Amino acid sequence: MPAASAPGLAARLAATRLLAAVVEARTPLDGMTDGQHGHPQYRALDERDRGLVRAILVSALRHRKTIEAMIAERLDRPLPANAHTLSHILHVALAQMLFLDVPDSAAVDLAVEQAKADPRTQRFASLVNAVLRGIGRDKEQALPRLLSATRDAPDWFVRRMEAAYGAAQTDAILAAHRLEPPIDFTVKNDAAGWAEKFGGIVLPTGSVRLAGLDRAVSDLPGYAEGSWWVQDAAAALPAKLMGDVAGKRVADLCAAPGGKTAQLAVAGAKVTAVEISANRLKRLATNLARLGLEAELVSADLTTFEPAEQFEAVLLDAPCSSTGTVRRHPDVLWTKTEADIAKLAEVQRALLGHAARLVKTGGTLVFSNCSLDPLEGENLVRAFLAETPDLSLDPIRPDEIAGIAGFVTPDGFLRTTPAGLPMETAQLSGLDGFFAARLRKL
Ligand SMILES: C[S@@+](CC[C@H](N)C(=O)[O-])C[C@H]1O[C@@H](n2cnc3c(N)ncnc32)[C@H](O)[C@@H]1O
Repeated sequence: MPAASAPGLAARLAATRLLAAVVEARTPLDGMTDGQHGHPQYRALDERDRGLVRAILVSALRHRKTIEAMIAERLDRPLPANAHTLSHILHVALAQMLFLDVPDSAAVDLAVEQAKADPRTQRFASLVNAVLRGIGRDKEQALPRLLSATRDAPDWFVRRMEAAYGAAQTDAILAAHRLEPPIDFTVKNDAAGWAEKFGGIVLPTGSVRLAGLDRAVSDLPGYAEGSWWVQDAAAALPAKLMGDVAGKRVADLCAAPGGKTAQLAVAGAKVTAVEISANRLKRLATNLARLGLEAELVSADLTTFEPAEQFEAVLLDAPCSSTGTVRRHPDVLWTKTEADIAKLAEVQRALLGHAARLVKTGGTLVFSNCSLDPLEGENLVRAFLAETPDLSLDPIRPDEIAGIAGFVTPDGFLRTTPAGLPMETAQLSGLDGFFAARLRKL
């Protein structure tokens, strides 16, 4: 590993190391870029360089296929199959040259220095220089051409999206994945007032939206007072499908970090929040404390959770492939595989069975997740209902979600994709991909 002597080199080395961890070892980015528990090479950087590393990685992953195509055009023959580090160095440099406000000369010089200092890439240093300088010369015309010719996602994902949504909708989803997503807030009350204070808008679904943030969320007004919490507009929909929960005993299963627990508590429910991860439950407790909200917190695996009494309403927001959150987490498509989708669908099917046992007769069960894949959504619930005679589908109506008919499938499922919710500008548009179904216990 080369010593990080030149200014800016440590950040590029960390970015290259983390990119390798994502695409080779399928390690999620969030954990590695955690300020306290993240990757040591990341934690060794100052705040400015950490921000640069995150920006490089987000751009590199969001446009991975475009960058690959850009490199391929410049080479007479492909890079050696085992030249992983060389490939990562090029991707890190091109993320800066094509998508960030970094001068080409700085990105190229640091990439060459990196290549020279690493025994695995030393002999390719002049290739790095030639490829990057060549791209720098004609990127103005090459980038738009390659962006429109390339689908920035692994082939398996494109294939599954086309099967589920058709080619045009898949293109719209992939286009949305390339954009920096807005930031959404769920507010306890006075959405219009908070939108005005933040310089944002109120979405038809009630969330407050900001196109971007120039400071930490914790520096915004209302944070310390617990007036709002960050929650994607789509993630705020499932709790709204629980009906009038005021005064009711409600279970929020798989609850951390607690966005939905908070919504249910604000709506007046007596919430029991169940979460398997002790650390994540701690985070949920901290979040609720800031918001001045209360819930019974249960540290348990849902599959062994045996409450003394059943609940009038149950929300199961199950762990899933998270393919609906690619705008915010572009690593998802490179850390998950097609086999993971099937595995996670099985886990969710089992959790749904356990959740169903916790619902009183006549009670409501809402199942949701942030996957775009029907295997984890529509198909799973249809199969579950076919083999569970004491539950029936309670179709969701557009009037429950701001009259947005496009969010409801013909079967009465909630289905959002990042291509939905067009607003006045692209920056203010879109939402996470979410699925929800509402079932009734007979
Ligand atoms: C998609 S996240 C939930 C997000 C949360 N509902 C919210 O709105 O903030 C899924 C959560 O399920 C938890 N989980 C996974 N398997 C579980 C199980 N068997 N029992 C309880 N919780 C589980 C995970 O630790 C994770 O926190």
